[in-house]
Amino acid sequence: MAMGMRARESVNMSEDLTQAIAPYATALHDVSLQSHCLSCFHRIPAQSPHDMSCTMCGSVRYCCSDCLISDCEVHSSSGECCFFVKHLREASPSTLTEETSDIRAALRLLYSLETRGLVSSDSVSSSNRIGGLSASGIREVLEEGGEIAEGVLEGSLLMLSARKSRMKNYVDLSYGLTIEKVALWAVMTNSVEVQISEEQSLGIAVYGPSFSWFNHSCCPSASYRFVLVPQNEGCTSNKPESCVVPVSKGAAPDVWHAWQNEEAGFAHAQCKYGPRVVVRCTKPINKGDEVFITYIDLLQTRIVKYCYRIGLVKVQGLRCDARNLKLPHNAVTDPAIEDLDNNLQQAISEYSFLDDSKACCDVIESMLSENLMNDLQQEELSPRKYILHPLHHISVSSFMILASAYRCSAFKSSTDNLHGENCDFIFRMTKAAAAYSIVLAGATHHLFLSECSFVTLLSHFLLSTGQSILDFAECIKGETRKNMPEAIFSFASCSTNSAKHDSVRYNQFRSTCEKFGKHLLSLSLQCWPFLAQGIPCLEKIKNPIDFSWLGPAIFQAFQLSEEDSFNLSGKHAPATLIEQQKECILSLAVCCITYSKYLARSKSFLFVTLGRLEESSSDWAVKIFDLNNGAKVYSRIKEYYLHFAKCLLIPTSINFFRVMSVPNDQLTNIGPTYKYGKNHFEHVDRRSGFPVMADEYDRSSYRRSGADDEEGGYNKTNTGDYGRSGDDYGRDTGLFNKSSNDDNESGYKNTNTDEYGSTGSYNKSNTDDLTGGFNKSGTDDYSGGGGYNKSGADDYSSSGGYSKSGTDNYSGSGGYNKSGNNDYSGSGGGYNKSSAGDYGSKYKDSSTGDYGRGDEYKKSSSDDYDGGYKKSSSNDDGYGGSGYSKPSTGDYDSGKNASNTDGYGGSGYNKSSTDNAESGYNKSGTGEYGSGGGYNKSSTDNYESGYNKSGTGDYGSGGGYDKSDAGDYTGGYNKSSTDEYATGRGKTSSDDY
Ligand SMILES: C[S@@+](CC[C@H](N)C(=O)[O-])C[C@H]1O[C@@H](n2cnc3c(N)ncnc32)[C@H](O)[C@@H]1O
Repeated sequence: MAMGMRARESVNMSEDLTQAIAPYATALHDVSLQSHCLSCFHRIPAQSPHDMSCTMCGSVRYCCSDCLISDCEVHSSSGECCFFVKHLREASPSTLTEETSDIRAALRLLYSLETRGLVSSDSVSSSNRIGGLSASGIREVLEEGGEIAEGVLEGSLLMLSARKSRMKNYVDLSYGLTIEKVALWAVMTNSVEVQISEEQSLGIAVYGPSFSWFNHSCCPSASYRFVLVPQNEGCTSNKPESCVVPVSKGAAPDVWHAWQNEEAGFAHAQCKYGPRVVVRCTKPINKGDEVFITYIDLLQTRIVKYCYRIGLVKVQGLRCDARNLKLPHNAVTDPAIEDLDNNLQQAISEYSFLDDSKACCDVIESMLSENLMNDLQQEELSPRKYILHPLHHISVSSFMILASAYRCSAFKSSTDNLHGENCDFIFRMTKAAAAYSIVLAGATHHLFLSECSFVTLLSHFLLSTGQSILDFAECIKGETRKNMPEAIFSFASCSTNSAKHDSVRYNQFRSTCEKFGKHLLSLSLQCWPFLAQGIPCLEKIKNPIDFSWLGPAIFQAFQLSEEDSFNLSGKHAPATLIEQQKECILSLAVCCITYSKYLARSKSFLFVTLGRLEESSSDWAVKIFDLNNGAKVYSRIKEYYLHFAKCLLIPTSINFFRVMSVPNDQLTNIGPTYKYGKNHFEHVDRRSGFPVMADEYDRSSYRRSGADDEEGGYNKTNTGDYGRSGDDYGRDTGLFNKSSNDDNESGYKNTNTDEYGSTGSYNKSNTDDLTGGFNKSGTDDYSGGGGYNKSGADDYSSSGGYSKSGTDNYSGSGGYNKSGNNDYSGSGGGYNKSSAGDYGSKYKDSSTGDYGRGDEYKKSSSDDYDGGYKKSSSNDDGYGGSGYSKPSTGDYDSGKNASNTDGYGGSGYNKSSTDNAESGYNKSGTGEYGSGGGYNKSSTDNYESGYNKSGTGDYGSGGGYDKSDAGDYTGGYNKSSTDEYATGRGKTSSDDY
């Protein structure tokens, strides 16, 4: 029984089909574990004051306490935490290099399904399903053996070991197959890579049936995107209810149970912050039609690898409703093609590792010259001679690499000098880069006309083509750049907000794309012969936009005029570039960029899957240099732009360009560097469309610009310097600034040699320094690896945050501890209190026993905590009112109850009659809070971990807003013994903040 999804009603193109669906389980890739939050997948800012890590395994990080709290149970109970500890300790060095995200996601998936009662041995043995998710094919894969089977066996053993050490009463529910193998296989066949915007894939996620039941097609009718919560809560999906329903033939009751469970929103409740997925249709779909997504990158050369991953090849064979893209049969199936593919991969890896772009170009060009067919009809007569169709994915990949490599060579040389031979070399490199870019864009356009799922790639390649042609246009002008005026064109961007919710009319979209195609065609006809001249494999391409010259078997894209047909015949290929053609080249560049903009805009309606060309709020700018008369060229560009934009949906903003003179020494080459990475789309430069070099700053964030560049982010104006002036990081008002005299007005400041500012965060007193994170070295320091640590007698030595070891301390893992009577020294992040009972501007203590500054965390009079964490009467232990209250004689009323005098019975923050409560906020013996989890207190008045209490009369919960009778607030808002708040927003002198 196979599940799928079909449309409940007819839907137009570009409508959301589902709501934002929460995951069953997620796992960051190993490389992202230290840079991203395990719970919400957001990047953790450098030196974030809220950053926390798991103190047990030390392998995962969270961006804030909310994320930590919401995730810590599944991290620990699923066995993931043990997995890190055991795996790192016991694994052989070879297994340590293997990616572990599948295993971790499987541990979490099992835990999530078990806690919801969705793991049934019947389902596993009869239908190869777990929690409604397909695990079909696992038996066949294991029987057959090989790499995948080994991966499943090894991974499941690691899972088993981690789960057994976590669960005392481990029960294996399955018959024959261990449940771990099934879960791991379900992850391998149902998980998706989580890719947000232009970043690399951050990790994987497994969703419930409402997403996992979509089947694959190479001509999909829907696409999906991810949204992170909570920041993006506002832009998840505009869909009030799902437009799709499951299609199946005789699904078993437990499979429906899984579906209903998800419909009831349990995944949302369990995974509060994990990445959501939204499915959107990319073509009009009729009521009842099955809806398909694609599991693969449609241009990916090694599709088979991916098909293994999704189980398609092994299990059922690729069932695809794909329309034939009209590729000739022999081009797809000939075994010699595999050799060509291997040659190509070899050239790519040499380029990646040896950085030898010339050698890479030579290998690929000679392969293309030998194998590329230039007339399909003729080749059909002698099929062994030329086997490579120009639209075959090997050809398209070759064009992509060549465009990138030539552009890279030109860029490298242009940084040397621009005279004589070198100038000629740059000219040839730039010309080749432009020519390969055009044929790449043309081939992708051709594929796109047949299958609109190529829209993202097309938009991407058009933009890089436009940029390459502009580079070439610049080259054609020749000469050096001395005293050249510089122009910056700013192409107006559309409003991203409106793009989110509108839908695009299919016919209008198609006809606009065809119009653009015709513009591209007629422009390229005039300059293609010149561009391809001298490059043998390109000379075989008679027209780079319309491939109908290959013969009638090829999809006829355009109706050609007689004149165009004549041009296509190549009978009048001009050897030199005349003035008119130069104009044409410029116009072609603008047409590519404008078309790309249009598609990018439409794409945000249509496809948000990979989001490589996501619209940014800032306009896309082009700089160009012209020796003679910049303004003239710019007005031509403006004219072209308006011409292309006229019949389209692109805004024609009036202020979209400016011309200015820039001192010669401040001219920078804005051509991006790029390089073909190991993975096609790793580190893609969104302007060039090509992967960026390791040392390059992706322009989307770490931008590098000229003197007048104010694009925001982490700018770098000249050598060694990030920002506008000598010692300045970034723009004048943003974060991470450093002014010329070592002082940064806000954010991460350094007021004098040893000090990090006086008013902002993360300050450091002048006698000690902070070596990493929020550390302080020396006897009083915070030497540990993680944040906020302090070593030595009074210190906070453990790796986690805010810890303190020693007699009076809170040595355990958790945070917000207190070292001595009046000391709240640990938490660099602030909330400190001085000896005079004053908490500065925030969280202050207005009178001796009082907390607060009017509204938060306060304590209004003798023993009373007004809002929030209150204590209602003078001598009880409670906190009246709402929150953690205790109304009278030793009793904690609702929620945080005490069942009798001393007890914290029932649920929540309870105490049982025997002073002991097994779980939650326990108390195990006299004065002590148990051994279980949470907020315990040891027999000597000490709370080993977490929210502890050190002395009589105080309020141990470090996390809370406590007060001891000695004027001490043990948790969170601590105060050190020397009346000093050593770090953070604290106070360094004796009585104020
Ligand atoms: C994510 S699930 C899709 C839902 C699945 N059909 C089910 O019954 O639960 C992926 C599995 O569906 C099957 N599948 C999806 N698309 C397919 C296709 N085009 N041809 C054959 N099998 C496909 C494969 O067994 C694959 O491992």
